[in-house]
Amino acid sequence: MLIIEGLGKRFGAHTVLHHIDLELRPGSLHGLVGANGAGKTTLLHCLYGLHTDYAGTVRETGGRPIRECTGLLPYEPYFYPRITGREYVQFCLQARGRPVPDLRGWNELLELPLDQYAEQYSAGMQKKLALLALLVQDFRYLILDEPFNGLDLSANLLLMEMLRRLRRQGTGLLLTSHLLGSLTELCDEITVLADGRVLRHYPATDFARLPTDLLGHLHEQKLSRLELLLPPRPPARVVNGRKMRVIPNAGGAGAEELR
Ligand SMILES: Nc1ncnc2c1ncn2[C@@H]1O[C@H](COP(=O)(O)OP(=O)(O)OP(=O)(O)O)[C@@H](O)[C@H]1O
Repeated sequence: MLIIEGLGKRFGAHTVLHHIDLELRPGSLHGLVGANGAGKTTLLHCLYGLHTDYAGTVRETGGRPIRECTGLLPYEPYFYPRITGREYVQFCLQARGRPVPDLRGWNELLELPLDQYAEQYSAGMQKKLALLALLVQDFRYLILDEPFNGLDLSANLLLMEMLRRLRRQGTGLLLTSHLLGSLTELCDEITVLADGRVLRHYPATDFARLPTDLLGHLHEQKLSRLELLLPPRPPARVVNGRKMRVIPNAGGAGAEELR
Protein backbone atom coordinates (compact mmCIF):
# COMPACT_ATOMS: atom_id res chain seq x y z
CA MET A 1 0.00 0.00 0.00
CA LEU A 2 1.14 3.59 -0.64
CA ILE A 3 0.67 5.81 2.38
CA ILE A 4 0.81 9.58 2.59
CA GLU A 5 0.88 10.97 6.12
CA GLY A 6 0.83 14.61 7.15
CA LEU A 7 1.98 15.81 3.72
CA GLY A 8 2.70 19.52 3.55
CA LYS A 9 4.19 21.39 0.62
CA ARG A 10 5.05 25.04 0.07
CA PHE A 11 6.24 26.97 -2.93
CA GLY A 12 8.10 29.85 -1.27
CA ALA A 13 5.68 31.52 1.12
CA HIS A 14 2.65 29.85 -0.51
CA THR A 15 1.52 26.71 1.32
CA VAL A 16 -0.12 24.50 -1.29
CA LEU A 17 -0.72 21.30 0.69
CA HIS A 18 -1.67 21.17 4.38
CA HIS A 19 -1.24 17.96 6.33
CA ILE A 20 -2.69 15.54 3.76
CA ASP A 21 -3.35 11.90 4.69
CA LEU A 22 -4.20 9.51 1.87
CA GLU A 23 -3.83 5.80 1.08
CA LEU A 24 -3.62 3.83 -2.14
CA ARG A 25 -4.32 0.12 -1.81
CA PRO A 26 -3.24 -2.42 -4.44
CA GLY A 27 -6.25 -3.58 -6.46
CA SER A 28 -8.18 -0.35 -5.93
CA LEU A 29 -9.06 2.80 -7.82
CA HIS A 30 -8.76 6.00 -5.81
CA GLY A 31 -10.05 9.23 -7.37
CA LEU A 32 -8.78 12.68 -6.46
CA VAL A 33 -10.97 15.68 -7.25
CA GLY A 34 -10.75 19.37 -6.48
CA ALA A 35 -11.00 22.77 -8.09
CA ASN A 36 -8.25 24.14 -10.34
CA GLY A 37 -5.31 24.94 -8.11
CA ALA A 38 -6.53 22.76 -5.22
CA GLY A 39 -3.18 20.94 -5.14
CA LYS A 40 -3.87 17.63 -6.92
CA THR A 41 -0.88 17.66 -9.28
CA THR A 42 1.42 18.85 -6.50
CA LEU A 43 0.24 15.98 -4.33
CA LEU A 44 0.92 13.44 -7.13
CA HIS A 45 4.36 14.94 -7.72
CA CYS A 46 5.23 14.66 -4.02
CA LEU A 47 4.02 11.07 -3.99
CA TYR A 48 6.09 10.16 -7.03
CA GLY A 49 9.14 12.04 -5.78
CA LEU A 50 9.24 14.84 -8.36
CA HIS A 51 9.10 17.16 -5.36
CA THR A 52 11.21 16.11 -2.42
CA ASP A 53 11.07 19.24 -0.27
CA TYR A 54 7.84 18.45 1.56
CA ALA A 55 6.83 17.82 5.15
CA GLY A 56 5.35 14.52 6.29
CA THR A 57 5.98 11.05 4.94
CA VAL A 58 5.27 9.15 1.77
CA ARG A 59 6.01 5.43 1.82
CA GLU A 60 5.19 2.01 0.46
CA THR A 61 4.31 -0.45 3.17
CA GLY A 62 6.52 -3.12 1.54
CA GLY A 63 9.48 -0.76 2.05
CA ARG A 64 10.31 -0.48 -1.66
CA PRO A 65 11.24 2.91 -3.14
CA ILE A 66 8.00 4.29 -4.55
CA ARG A 67 9.42 5.05 -8.01
CA GLU A 68 10.54 1.45 -8.39
CA CYS A 69 7.01 0.09 -8.26
CA THR A 70 5.04 3.09 -9.50
CA GLY A 71 4.38 4.65 -12.90
CA LEU A 72 3.29 8.26 -13.42
CA LEU A 73 1.17 9.60 -16.26
CA PRO A 74 1.88 13.36 -16.20
CA TYR A 75 -0.81 15.93 -16.91
CA GLU A 76 1.18 17.08 -19.95
CA PRO A 77 3.74 14.46 -20.96
CA TYR A 78 7.03 15.86 -22.22
CA PHE A 79 8.92 14.43 -25.20
CA TYR A 80 12.47 15.23 -26.22
CA PRO A 81 12.68 16.68 -29.72
CA ARG A 82 13.32 14.29 -32.58
CA ILE A 83 12.56 11.02 -30.92
CA THR A 84 9.89 8.77 -32.33
CA GLY A 85 7.06 7.28 -30.30
CA ARG A 86 8.78 3.91 -30.39
CA GLU A 87 12.10 5.41 -29.21
CA TYR A 88 10.26 7.16 -26.36
CA VAL A 89 8.81 3.88 -25.09
CA GLN A 90 12.20 2.17 -25.49
CA PHE A 91 13.86 5.02 -23.60
CA CYS A 92 11.35 4.76 -20.70
CA LEU A 93 11.96 1.02 -20.37
CA GLN A 94 15.74 1.19 -20.75
CA ALA A 95 15.92 3.98 -18.14
CA ARG A 96 14.45 1.48 -15.68
CA GLY A 97 16.64 -1.36 -16.92
CA ARG A 98 13.61 -3.26 -18.24
CA PRO A 99 13.54 -5.30 -21.46
CA VAL A 100 11.66 -3.75 -24.38
CA PRO A 101 8.67 -5.93 -25.28
CA ASP A 102 6.87 -6.16 -28.60
CA LEU A 103 4.63 -3.09 -28.71
CA ARG A 104 2.27 -4.41 -31.38
CA GLY A 105 -0.36 -5.88 -29.05
CA TRP A 106 -0.92 -2.70 -27.04
CA ASN A 107 -0.56 -0.53 -30.10
CA GLU A 108 -3.35 -2.39 -31.86
CA LEU A 109 -5.51 -0.78 -29.19
CA LEU A 110 -3.90 2.66 -29.15
CA GLU A 111 -3.19 2.92 -32.90
CA LEU A 112 -0.21 5.28 -32.65
CA PRO A 113 2.16 6.03 -35.55
CA LEU A 114 5.12 4.84 -33.48
CA ASP A 115 7.71 5.71 -36.11
CA GLN A 116 6.75 9.39 -36.25
CA TYR A 117 8.30 12.03 -33.99
CA ALA A 118 6.41 12.14 -30.70
CA GLU A 119 6.64 15.95 -30.53
CA GLN A 120 4.53 16.04 -33.71
CA TYR A 121 1.72 13.94 -32.20
CA SER A 122 -1.58 15.60 -31.29
CA ALA A 123 -2.20 16.21 -27.57
CA GLY A 124 -4.41 13.11 -27.34
CA MET A 125 -1.83 10.96 -29.15
CA GLN A 126 0.89 12.18 -26.77
CA LYS A 127 -1.26 11.17 -23.81
CA LYS A 128 -1.77 7.73 -25.38
CA LEU A 129 1.98 7.37 -25.96
CA ALA A 130 2.78 8.16 -22.32
CA LEU A 131 0.09 5.66 -21.37
CA LEU A 132 1.57 3.02 -23.67
CA ALA A 133 4.96 3.44 -21.96
CA LEU A 134 3.23 2.66 -18.64
CA LEU A 135 1.06 -0.19 -19.88
CA VAL A 136 3.98 -2.22 -21.21
CA GLN A 137 5.54 -2.17 -17.75
CA ASP A 138 4.09 -4.12 -14.88
CA PHE A 139 3.68 -1.45 -12.21
CA ARG A 140 2.16 -2.21 -8.82
CA TYR A 141 0.80 1.34 -8.63
CA LEU A 142 -0.15 3.86 -11.27
CA ILE A 143 -0.56 7.59 -10.67
CA LEU A 144 -2.56 9.14 -13.47
CA ASP A 145 -2.96 12.92 -13.71
CA GLU A 146 -6.08 13.66 -15.78
CA PRO A 147 -5.79 10.48 -17.85
CA PHE A 148 -9.05 11.11 -19.77
CA ASN A 149 -8.11 14.64 -20.76
CA GLY A 150 -7.53 14.94 -24.51
CA LEU A 151 -8.49 11.37 -25.36
CA ASP A 152 -11.22 10.82 -27.93
CA LEU A 153 -14.48 9.14 -26.96
CA SER A 154 -13.44 5.64 -27.96
CA ALA A 155 -10.04 5.94 -26.23
CA ASN A 156 -11.81 7.19 -23.09
CA LEU A 157 -14.07 4.14 -23.01
CA LEU A 158 -11.09 1.89 -23.69
CA LEU A 159 -9.10 3.51 -20.91
CA MET A 160 -11.93 3.02 -18.44
CA GLU A 161 -12.01 -0.68 -19.27
CA MET A 162 -8.19 -0.90 -19.01
CA LEU A 163 -8.29 0.69 -15.56
CA ARG A 164 -10.95 -1.75 -14.36
CA ARG A 165 -8.88 -4.68 -15.63
CA LEU A 166 -5.65 -3.37 -14.09
CA ARG A 167 -7.47 -3.06 -10.77
CA ARG A 168 -8.68 -6.66 -11.09
CA GLN A 169 -5.05 -7.71 -11.63
CA GLY A 170 -4.05 -6.04 -8.38
CA THR A 171 -2.75 -2.64 -9.54
CA GLY A 172 -3.44 0.31 -7.23
CA LEU A 173 -4.55 3.32 -9.28
CA LEU A 174 -4.67 6.93 -8.11
CA LEU A 175 -6.20 9.29 -10.64
CA THR A 176 -7.26 12.89 -10.86
CA SER A 177 -10.09 14.02 -13.07
CA HIS A 178 -12.60 16.81 -13.40
CA LEU A 179 -15.05 14.30 -14.90
CA LEU A 180 -16.94 13.38 -11.77
CA GLY A 181 -19.16 10.86 -13.62
CA SER A 182 -16.13 8.88 -14.83
CA LEU A 183 -14.69 8.82 -11.33
CA THR A 184 -17.89 7.71 -9.60
CA GLU A 185 -18.36 5.02 -12.26
CA LEU A 186 -14.84 3.68 -11.80
CA CYS A 187 -13.52 4.37 -8.33
CA ASP A 188 -13.71 2.56 -5.02
CA GLU A 189 -13.10 5.79 -3.11
CA ILE A 190 -12.79 9.47 -3.86
CA THR A 191 -10.88 12.14 -1.95
CA VAL A 192 -11.90 15.77 -2.38
CA LEU A 193 -9.15 18.38 -2.05
CA ALA A 194 -9.95 22.04 -1.43
CA ASP A 195 -7.28 24.71 -0.96
CA GLY A 196 -4.66 22.05 -0.32
CA ARG A 197 -6.65 20.24 2.37
CA VAL A 198 -8.62 17.02 2.33
CA LEU A 199 -12.16 18.34 2.43
CA ARG A 200 -13.67 14.88 2.63
CA HIS A 201 -13.04 11.26 1.77
CA TYR A 202 -15.92 9.32 0.19
CA PRO A 203 -16.25 5.54 0.08
CA ALA A 204 -18.27 4.28 -2.92
CA THR A 205 -21.39 3.99 -0.75
CA ASP A 206 -21.40 7.80 -0.34
CA PHE A 207 -20.82 8.75 -3.99
CA ALA A 208 -24.48 9.72 -4.47
CA ARG A 209 -23.85 12.72 -2.18
CA LEU A 210 -20.79 13.94 -4.06
CA PRO A 211 -22.38 16.11 -6.78
CA THR A 212 -24.58 17.95 -4.27
CA ASP A 213 -21.72 18.38 -1.81
CA LEU A 214 -19.29 19.60 -4.46
CA LEU A 215 -21.54 21.81 -6.50
CA GLY A 216 -24.23 22.82 -4.01
CA HIS A 217 -23.27 26.01 -2.25
CA LEU A 218 -20.50 27.20 -4.55
CA HIS A 219 -22.55 26.55 -7.64
CA GLU A 220 -25.52 28.50 -6.29
CA GLN A 221 -23.29 31.51 -5.61
CA LYS A 222 -21.83 31.34 -9.10
CA LEU A 223 -25.23 30.97 -10.72
CA SER A 224 -26.50 34.13 -9.05
CA ARG A 225 -23.41 35.99 -10.29
CA LEU A 226 -24.00 34.58 -13.81
CA GLU A 227 -27.62 35.78 -13.60
CA LEU A 228 -26.27 39.33 -13.30
CA LEU A 229 -23.68 38.95 -16.06
CA LEU A 230 -25.84 37.04 -18.53
CA PRO A 231 -29.50 37.46 -17.58
CA PRO A 232 -31.90 34.86 -19.01
CA ARG A 233 -33.74 37.66 -20.92
CA PRO A 234 -31.49 40.10 -22.77
CA PRO A 235 -31.58 43.66 -21.40
CA ALA A 236 -33.64 46.28 -23.22
CA ARG A 237 -31.93 48.82 -25.48
CA VAL A 238 -33.15 52.18 -26.69
CA VAL A 239 -33.24 52.27 -30.52
CA ASN A 240 -34.55 55.44 -32.25
CA GLY A 241 -36.19 56.52 -29.01
CA ARG A 242 -38.02 53.18 -28.63
CA LYS A 243 -37.24 50.63 -25.91
CA MET A 244 -36.44 47.35 -27.70
CA ARG A 245 -35.36 43.87 -26.64
CA VAL A 246 -33.51 41.52 -29.00
CA ILE A 247 -35.32 38.20 -29.49
CA PRO A 248 -32.70 35.42 -29.53
CA ASN A 249 -32.68 33.08 -32.55
CA ALA A 250 -35.01 35.33 -34.51
CA GLY A 251 -32.49 36.29 -37.19
CA GLY A 252 -30.77 39.65 -37.61
CA ALA A 253 -33.90 41.78 -37.34
CA GLY A 254 -35.58 39.97 -34.45
CA ALA A 255 -36.54 42.50 -31.78
CA GLU A 256 -39.64 43.37 -29.80
CA GLU A 257 -40.71 46.81 -28.61
CA LEU A 258 -41.23 47.17 -24.88
CA ARG A 259 -44.00 49.42 -23.58
N1 LIG B 1 6.25 25.15 -9.51
C1 LIG B 1 5.38 25.90 -8.84
N2 LIG B 1 5.76 27.07 -8.29
C2 LIG B 1 4.91 27.84 -7.58
N3 LIG B 1 3.62 27.53 -7.38
C3 LIG B 1 3.17 26.38 -7.89
C4 LIG B 1 4.01 25.51 -8.66
N4 LIG B 1 3.29 24.43 -9.04
C5 LIG B 1 2.05 24.64 -8.56
N5 LIG B 1 1.98 25.79 -7.88
C6 LIG B 1 0.79 26.34 -7.20
O1 LIG B 1 0.28 25.32 -6.37
C7 LIG B 1 -1.14 25.37 -6.34
C8 LIG B 1 -1.67 23.98 -6.68
O2 LIG B 1 -1.35 23.69 -8.04
P1 LIG B 1 -1.66 22.27 -8.67
O3 LIG B 1 -1.10 22.26 -10.05
O4 LIG B 1 -1.20 21.23 -7.73
O5 LIG B 1 -3.27 22.30 -8.69
P2 LIG B 1 -4.29 21.26 -9.34
O6 LIG B 1 -5.28 20.91 -8.28
O7 LIG B 1 -3.56 20.14 -9.98
O8 LIG B 1 -4.99 22.19 -10.43
P3 LIG B 1 -5.65 21.85 -11.87
O9 LIG B 1 -6.98 21.21 -11.61
O10 LIG B 1 -5.80 23.21 -12.49
O11 LIG B 1 -4.69 20.98 -12.63
C9 LIG B 1 -1.56 26.47 -7.31
O12 LIG B 1 -1.84 27.62 -6.56
C10 LIG B 1 -0.33 26.67 -8.17
O13 LIG B 1 -0.24 28.00 -8.60
